[in-house]
Amino acid sequence: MTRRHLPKVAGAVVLGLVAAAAGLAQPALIGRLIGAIGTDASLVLPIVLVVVLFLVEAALTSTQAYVMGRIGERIVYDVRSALLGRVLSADLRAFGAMRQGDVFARIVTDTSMLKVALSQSVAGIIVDAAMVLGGVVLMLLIDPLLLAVTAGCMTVASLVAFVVARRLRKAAQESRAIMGDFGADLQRALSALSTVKACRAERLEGSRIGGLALSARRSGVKVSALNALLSPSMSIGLQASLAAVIVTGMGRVANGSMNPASLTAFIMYLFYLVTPLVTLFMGIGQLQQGRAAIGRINELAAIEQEQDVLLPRSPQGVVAQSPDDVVASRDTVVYRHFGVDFQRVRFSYQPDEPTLRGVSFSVPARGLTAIVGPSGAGKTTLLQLLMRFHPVRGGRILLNGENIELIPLGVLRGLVGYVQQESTTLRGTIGENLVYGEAHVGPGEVERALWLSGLDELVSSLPRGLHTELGDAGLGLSGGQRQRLAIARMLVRRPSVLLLDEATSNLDSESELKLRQSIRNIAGECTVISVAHRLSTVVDADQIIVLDQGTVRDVGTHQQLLTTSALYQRLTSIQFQDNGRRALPATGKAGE
Ligand SMILES: Nc1ncnc2c1ncn2[C@@H]1O[C@H](COP(=O)(O)OP(=O)(O)OP(=O)(O)O)[C@@H](O)[C@H]1O
Repeated sequence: MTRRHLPKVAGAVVLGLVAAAAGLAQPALIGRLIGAIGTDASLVLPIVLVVVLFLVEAALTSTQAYVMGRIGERIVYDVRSALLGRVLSADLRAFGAMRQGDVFARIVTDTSMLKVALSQSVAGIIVDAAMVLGGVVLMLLIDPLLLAVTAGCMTVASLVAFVVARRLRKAAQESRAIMGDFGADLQRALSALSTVKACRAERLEGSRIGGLALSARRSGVKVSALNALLSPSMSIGLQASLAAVIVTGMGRVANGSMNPASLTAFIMYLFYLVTPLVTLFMGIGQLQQGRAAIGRINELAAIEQEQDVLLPRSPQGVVAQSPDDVVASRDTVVYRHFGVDFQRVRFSYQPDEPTLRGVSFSVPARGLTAIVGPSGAGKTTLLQLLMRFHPVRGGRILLNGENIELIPLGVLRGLVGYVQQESTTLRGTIGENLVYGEAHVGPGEVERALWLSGLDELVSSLPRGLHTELGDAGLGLSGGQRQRLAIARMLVRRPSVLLLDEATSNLDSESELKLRQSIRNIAGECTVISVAHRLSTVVDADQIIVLDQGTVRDVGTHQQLLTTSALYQRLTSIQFQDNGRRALPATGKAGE
């Protein structure tokens, strides 16, 4: 990414080099000025030249710093945009394996370190190194012996600085990793703050995250200490050089082998080298810290990506060519009647633990299909495979006769709406939540979705209506209202197939009844597949799939299954007991 900005970086380096040259010319000129004092030569021109060189150096140095700052911000922006893109299109399983707080730290703080490393140190190191080199050459021309004395002292100091720089890089790596841990644990606790409070775990979290904050402080102090050692190790070398140069130089002036003007110029160069040498090593320190951040950024950038079309496409039978087709021909795509077929679908999260063992069933276009079964049977997994959150390990899933692995992801997810078990609402207004991700939604569409999901009364009773602000995780709405909002959000998109995962679990009996009626209405227009624990919500389904340990045990209507499926009978009788005297309706349509 830096390579893209190489011409500008090169320009900034050239500015820095010209500034360095202007700086390096000053001691030589001052040396001449001293030589000219007491002679007849005019001092005006050398003085004006020194002043001009000084001003040129100052102007170019600050211009270079500004240009590099700009480039640094640009590179950080590019890196952040790229990382964001990689994370947003990451494979869900690979993303799930990462700690979210750590991902956050990498995108926010590690990229900031990158800027310091790139903008302040890379160009700085080149310019400082050029200045040091130029200074050394000029010192060599003045007096090789004094240079040898200087070099002796500086070599010792450089070796010390080199060792310190290596340690600094290691310490910086540790510090970045601890900051990642700190971010991850902080995010974990904050995202579950009510659970933390309910479990009275404030102290536990406080001491755990506080412990990490302490480690971050300690490692930060270590980095600062090593950073602080870098410059003095060079300064001490310079001081020692200065002392040695003055002693040797005075001796040489005394015995006439060197003139005072040359000694003055040499000493000025030595002084002049202090700043570039110190900043050179500071720059190396920053670069080392930046390298630690770059390592973490590269790790995140390498996160596995979701693959769009998994199989080579066949020319016939393609549902839609691109997401744009869906938008452009919305009216024809809307509620196209799509059936779904699971054909010997196999899937496992862990290599030797199959979650689905050859699941086959067909969902007719339109109508309500319910999936029931004991906890852990694989119901949610089935829905997630249809959304292609994970690729199937065997068999295939057809949407309208088309293998979903042939359908571009954007198109597939435009056609299939998914309301998750943990319905997520986002910070923002109710209206923003409803049209989230959908650019072309009319007010009529929103009203219809609100009505179908039974949210219309609530929204019209709110003083700010659709403009009511919600907090993070839908704070401000009840669990049931959040579920209905999640359903409405999917209805706004007019999916061809609607997947509901425990969508009514948080509703009271009255709301549930209302939503059941709504779901029946929706099922009259599109295909609805609903995973349900509460069997009362599926008794009126057109077909019920009974899933157990990753296989389909039975298929039928509620009435049929009551007589043919032992597992379904068991599930219903357990719920009957659970519900006390509230018996399951033996038959019935919602609202009966
Ligand atoms: N991300 C995951 N990584 C590893 N195993 C998983 C993952 N998600 C689910 N599982 C496992 O896969 C199996 C099926 O899970 P799934 O959520 O599909 O079941 P379910 O029938 O929907 O259960 P429930 O009714 O309790 O929601 C379970 O044994 C579960 O532990």
